[in-house]
Amino acid sequence: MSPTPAPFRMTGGRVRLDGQEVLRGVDLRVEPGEVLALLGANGSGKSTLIRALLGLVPLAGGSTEIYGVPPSRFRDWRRIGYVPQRLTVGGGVPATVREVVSSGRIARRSRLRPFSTAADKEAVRRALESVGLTDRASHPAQRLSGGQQQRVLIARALAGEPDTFVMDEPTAGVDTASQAALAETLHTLVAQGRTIVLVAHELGPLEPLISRAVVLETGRVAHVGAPPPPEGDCAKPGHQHLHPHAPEAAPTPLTTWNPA
Ligand SMILES: Nc1ncnc2c1ncn2[C@@H]1O[C@H](COP(=O)(O)OP(=O)(O)OP(=O)(O)O)[C@@H](O)[C@H]1O
Repeated sequence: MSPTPAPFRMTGGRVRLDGQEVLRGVDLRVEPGEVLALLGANGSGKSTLIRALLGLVPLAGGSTEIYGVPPSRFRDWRRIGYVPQRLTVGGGVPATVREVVSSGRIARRSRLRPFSTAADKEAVRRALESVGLTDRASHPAQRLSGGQQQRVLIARALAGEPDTFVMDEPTAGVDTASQAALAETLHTLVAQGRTIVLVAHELGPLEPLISRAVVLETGRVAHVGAPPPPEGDCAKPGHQHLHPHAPEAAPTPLTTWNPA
């Protein structure tokens, strides 16, 4: 039996944008079931890396695969749930929160089943509940605050029930209670064997979930290893963490991560 292909595997990935080398030979393999945090200062290339992993920006060198297939030939998009960094929710088109979240089910539709099913409606209901926006379902998404819009995007990805989540700063602008709720949701997803790749400046309540951290510096992988040590309440004596994936070994200790 062939081994399960990695959700993402990049080899020597290079990206040039506006003549500037933004990714400079990145090797990265994301293992099934892991929670990988991409860390690094502003402009170090984190968003570009996840966009390149998804095939949203072309490589100038190297190669990348999604579940063993180059992005241009990958068709099984229902397996991937992407939460972009920031978006005008609905892309300028008036849409309710429920409509935006329901769009997360589109990759699951087929020509034989182009309409919304009871399973679709249930997945949307659960996703809205997970992010605490059930009571806003009929509101225009564009009128929500930035943090609420971020939660709509998270719900859209949850609704698709993908195998792998790619989240670009899912907690940016999101209040503490909603960050804790997201951590709980992600914990459940991890327990179900889902894979999560996320970009973060502040891991906050997500920190205990992280199995591996990759730190970028000016477009290169500077460190791979254990997530940064907990701070604040997490560092207090007697604090208990849920660590579903305590790393067995840290190839390179994380000592110098210093987000700008
Ligand atoms: N579309 C673009 N055209 C030209 N340069 C770009 C483009 N997108 C990003 N860059 C440049 O690429 C570099 C990396 O940007 P990127 O957004 O990947 O960084 P990041 O690590 O995600 O930053 P942040 O933490 O601020 O979100 C930056 O120097 C940025 O100016």
